[in-house]
Amino acid sequence: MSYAIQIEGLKKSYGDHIVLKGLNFHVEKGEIFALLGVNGAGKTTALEIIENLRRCEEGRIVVNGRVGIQLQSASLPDHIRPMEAVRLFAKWNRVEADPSMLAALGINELAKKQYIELSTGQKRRLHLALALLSDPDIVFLDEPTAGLDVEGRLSLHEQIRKLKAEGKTIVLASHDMAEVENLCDRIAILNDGAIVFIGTVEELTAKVGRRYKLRIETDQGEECYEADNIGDTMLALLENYKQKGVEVLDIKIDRGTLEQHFIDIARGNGE
Ligand SMILES: Nc1ncnc2c1ncn2[C@@H]1O[C@H](COP(=O)(O)OP(=O)(O)OP(=O)(O)O)[C@@H](O)[C@H]1O
Repeated sequence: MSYAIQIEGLKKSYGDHIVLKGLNFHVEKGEIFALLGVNGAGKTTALEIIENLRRCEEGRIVVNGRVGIQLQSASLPDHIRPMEAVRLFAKWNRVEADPSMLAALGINELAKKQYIELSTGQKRRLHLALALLSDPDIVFLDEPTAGLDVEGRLSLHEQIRKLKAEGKTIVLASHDMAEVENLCDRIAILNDGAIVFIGTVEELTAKVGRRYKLRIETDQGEECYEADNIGDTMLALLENYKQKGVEVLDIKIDRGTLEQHFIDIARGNGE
């Protein structure tokens, strides 16, 4: 099997609080896989157990390949310079830093700055560079674009896509639904310690429906509708308005986002 990661029966509690109730899933080699869930769902706990940074009570975890882990913010000393951090981590990992990777992430441009002077985006780029030093097969990213502006986010997405194109497997935890929709091959949604959905964005959409929201302004006022089949619903509504002699002035269609579908499933309303 071409699995990068295989998880069976993963259980974790903090005292009486059961956080993971027995997770089963796999990550295929070369895919971008996301763990989603509301705050406190257990995404970081699950990632850290797979990364071998945290213990679990029960479970079988198989990781096939070299692992690179992106640090959380503020994990480096305030006054270290980016290239010093790179040299330190390279020495630690007994590798040579790949100049093209450092150039792609713009690390050389940060040479004069100290860690404390870096912006959030610059810190994340540095953290990603450190994670990639050992040329890992599997890269773990926990909320990789949290706090970034649009430009920073797009640039990091591009880097993540490049990693996939190089054949690396990416596992990330994210709150950003647009990010997941644009970037990920498959997603797993955690809710109450269990996986409530696993599959592609298209499969998630098919499972919960698109639930279009329609806002129709007429000469009589404004009315809102919800529909799964937008074409049929629109035709029926327009026909109805026509028969009643009501003039339609404006129609707005909200196509719904993955976030809405996710929230439906995470709250148990998706079945
Ligand atoms: N070291 C710890 N000791 C006790 N409880 C913890 C510890 N770490 C996490 N928790 C609890 O475990 C639950 C899951 O936390 P975790 O950080 O894994 O969730 P998450 O899905 O990553 O959340 P977020 O999206 O907010 O980062 C939360 O209720 C949290 O309070």
